[in-house]
Amino acid sequence: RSFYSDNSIQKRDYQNEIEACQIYCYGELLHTVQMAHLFADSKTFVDRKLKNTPAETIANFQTFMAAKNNSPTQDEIREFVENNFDDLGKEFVPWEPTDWVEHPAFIDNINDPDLKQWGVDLNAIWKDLGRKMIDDVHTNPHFYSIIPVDNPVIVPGGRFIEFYYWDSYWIIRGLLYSQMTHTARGMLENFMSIVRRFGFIPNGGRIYYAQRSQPPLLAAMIKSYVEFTKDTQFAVQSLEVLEHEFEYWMNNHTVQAKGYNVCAYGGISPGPRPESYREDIETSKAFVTDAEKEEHYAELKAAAESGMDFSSRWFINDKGEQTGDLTHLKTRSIVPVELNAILHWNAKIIAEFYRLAGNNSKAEEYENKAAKILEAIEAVHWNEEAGVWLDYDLINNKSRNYFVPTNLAPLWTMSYNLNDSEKISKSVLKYIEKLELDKYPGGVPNTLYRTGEQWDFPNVWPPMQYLLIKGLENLGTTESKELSVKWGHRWVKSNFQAYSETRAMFEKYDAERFGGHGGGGEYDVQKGFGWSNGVIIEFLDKYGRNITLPGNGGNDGGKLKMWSVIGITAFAVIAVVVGRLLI
Ligand SMILES: OC[C@H]1O[C@H](O[C@H]2O[C@H](CO)[C@@H](O)[C@H](O)[C@H]2O)[C@H](O)[C@@H](O)[C@@H]1O
Repeated sequence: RSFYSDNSIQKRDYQNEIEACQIYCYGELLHTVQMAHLFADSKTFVDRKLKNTPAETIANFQTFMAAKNNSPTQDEIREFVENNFDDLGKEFVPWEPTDWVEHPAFIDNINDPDLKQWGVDLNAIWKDLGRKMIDDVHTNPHFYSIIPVDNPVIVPGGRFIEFYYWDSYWIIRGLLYSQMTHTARGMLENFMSIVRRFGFIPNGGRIYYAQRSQPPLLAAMIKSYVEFTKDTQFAVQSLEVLEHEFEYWMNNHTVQAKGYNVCAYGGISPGPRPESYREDIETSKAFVTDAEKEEHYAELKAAAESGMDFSSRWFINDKGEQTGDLTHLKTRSIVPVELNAILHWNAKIIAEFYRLAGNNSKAEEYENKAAKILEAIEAVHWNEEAGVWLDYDLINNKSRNYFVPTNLAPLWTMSYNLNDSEKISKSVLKYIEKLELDKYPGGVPNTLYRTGEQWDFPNVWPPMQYLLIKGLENLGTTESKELSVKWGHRWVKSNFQAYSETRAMFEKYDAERFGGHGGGGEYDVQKGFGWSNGVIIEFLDKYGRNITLPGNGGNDGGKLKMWSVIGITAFAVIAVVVGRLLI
């Protein structure tokens, strides 16, 4: 796989950004500092600014190592870092979005007073999550790991102080519902400039993320923006970049399954993830040869590219099953449903934008590409027996019949024959019933396996709840829409419960506890949180008129029913006992 696809877009020189890579992406200095375990979170080191140029820093490091006979102590390494690196966050200035409004229209769609106040609070959090880069980042990018972009961004929050690619889809939708179209447009323009520079969009806004991407949702972000603003000219202007990104995925991620061309996640850089360097070295100890270790790093990075880092979804053990641990990661050999569904969506959006541009032959070209991907999705992913789409295992040449919300991704992207809606609805609802996916008070879990990894049971992730809820709504049958609304209301209420107890929005939640937040994985659960807020703001706009919290006169569904059953049963038992005593 080559780093770039070879179509025509003119990439700007980004040598300065690459220069910083010798500090932040690979090499002895990175190895020595990260293996010294100076910080509780490995990401801390690679986010710190340099005090000198990369070349001077490397020279200082060589002198330092020679003076310490190549075996410095942890304290000495700490001193080296303090002498050569600045504190975290030096790349930003405080910034309040200029288009922020106190009372966006979605608030008027909320009836319940507590939910209304929550909507106001969530809208205010955008101000905490905004980041604007200082001018020095643009003049001296080689002093920073941050990727320079012209416009301010909204970040996820917590340890994530830079943009993340797929998070931005839900963030941008939240911004649009909050009437912050200017901020949303700025983020889109940043992404477009990044595609021009790098050829694709990195996982996140740091140079150490620049050799892998995340689920390609730029086209869907631009479509959302155009739907809100009616700015069809922007759609047309974005075509060159969208086409380029689409071709990048097709040229660099295509594999063959059942004789069809489909896409799979896969990074292309050697070595451990810089931001989790020590963690990756640790898991690689299960492997003997350097070649095996490299394969393991590539699997870890491919999983990070999927956005689901980490999950049993990507495990294939010797029996061809999903039980195991990180040493069983085989991400690159699993064809993921949502990636192909999203690429189908991309092709449809590009075709639609070409029609807007009046370029019918290009529109047809992309309609044909979309039709080809759809054909592959039906052949490779649809599984008649399971009644749903499934990931495909390229090692054992078989479908992977394990639950992941992405098994329903084609409903979200409308990647199925729309004439089959009734049939698909029956089949998918039967699948949901069989797996009892509706039984969890805190939302639908990401998998049904408890591994301690953050994208496994019992964690529930906002983007995945969105995918399910929106997908069932799109399917459009009475039953699918009913379940969609039920899950939508539950998600709002459960997030609100967590918020009212902690005053925080979390990056992930807990399927087993109504109002509980998630955990596990390699870092602590983060608060903020971009995609969580975006999803809830959209759902408050959609469902706000129909939800009343129990304390304000509404019922709380399951709980209320449970207490009525307990009450009636207790009353009947007492009546029988009293009756017997009287006799
Ligand atoms: O540092 C560990 C990993 O952190 C990121 O992944 C998680 O947070 C992202 C931001 O919210 C989210 O997009 C991703 O789905 C999460 O798993 C980062 O994206 C990874 O590359 C990184 O290794």
